[in-house]
Amino acid sequence: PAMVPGNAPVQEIDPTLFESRFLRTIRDLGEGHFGKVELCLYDPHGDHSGQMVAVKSLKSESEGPETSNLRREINTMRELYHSNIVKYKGICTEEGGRTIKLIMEYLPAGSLKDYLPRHKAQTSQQRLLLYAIQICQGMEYLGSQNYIHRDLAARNVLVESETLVKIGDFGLTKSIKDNEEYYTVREEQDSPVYWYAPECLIHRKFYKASDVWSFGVTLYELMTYCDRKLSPPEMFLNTIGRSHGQMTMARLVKSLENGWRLSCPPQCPDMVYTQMRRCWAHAPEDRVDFKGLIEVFERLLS
Ligand SMILES: C=Cc1cc(F)c(CN2CC[C@](CC#N)(n3cc(C(N)=O)c(NC(=O)OC)n3)[C@H](F)C2)cc1O
Repeated sequence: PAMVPGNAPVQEIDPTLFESRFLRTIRDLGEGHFGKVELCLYDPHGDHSGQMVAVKSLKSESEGPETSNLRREINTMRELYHSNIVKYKGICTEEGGRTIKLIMEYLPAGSLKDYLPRHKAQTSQQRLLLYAIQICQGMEYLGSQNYIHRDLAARNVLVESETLVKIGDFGLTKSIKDNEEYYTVREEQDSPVYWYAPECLIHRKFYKASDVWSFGVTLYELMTYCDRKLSPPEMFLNTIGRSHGQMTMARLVKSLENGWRLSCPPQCPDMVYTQMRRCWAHAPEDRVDFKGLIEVFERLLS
């Protein structure tokens, strides 16, 4: 520890450790099955000079399998440093470490799903391509660290400013060992099936190329300005019908295997729709990769 006059050692503080007593909940930002994300004010001096943070915590206070999921997510986020990935700030533990909370930077503009419908008039197609490039850059970095995201969608991409977006949630992210090429889904979580590639639906195997498929669906959402009436679930259900209950997944797989894909969004340039289709090749190995997508989008923007 640093030495000060009088040689009394000074206890160094760890800025990534947040004390529960100074964390004030403002409001909910989102709900997951196992937990929630809240907007909090961290105000150690008690004079509102603190900072706003986003805090992910589990619903059940009890230590359970979900705790290990949150601990995995914390260990993932603390290792990621990229301008297109939301910043990890630290953790808050309570009851001697039995429960833990993930503290992240707060982006008040929210996700693309919140932002695009409200800012359609001032967001050009060039701007949408800039967002697409940034999402690909974040995903290329994530893949280079041997992580598979498994939940890439417009709802999980946050807006920092008109010219900067960041991947904001890593709740389903898994790391794959260097020798592995896919992750097998164990629990049948109620997965975001409409963003899932066929191999995920049929074999429950997740490749990095499965994230490329989900990016294609996210690009579709971008080009529709996240219009609810054109959302992927809406479009799939229009096609396969609505009243299938648990058969929906089987009908979805059938349609995809028959070559059905989301159609070109209104006013979407063919060159951009062509890239979506390159993300939706049936076989993972036939799909474009994030590097290839960045090159095409940069050429389209130049
Ligand atoms: C326990 C599991 C779990 C719980 C959940 F609620 C969710 C869903 N949640 C994800 C985080 C979320 C969307 C993103 N990205 N978001 C983050 C920020 C921020 N960092 O500022 C923010 N800002 C905002 O909305 O400003 C107006 N939204 C939004 F909370 C939804 C996923 C989960 O796995």
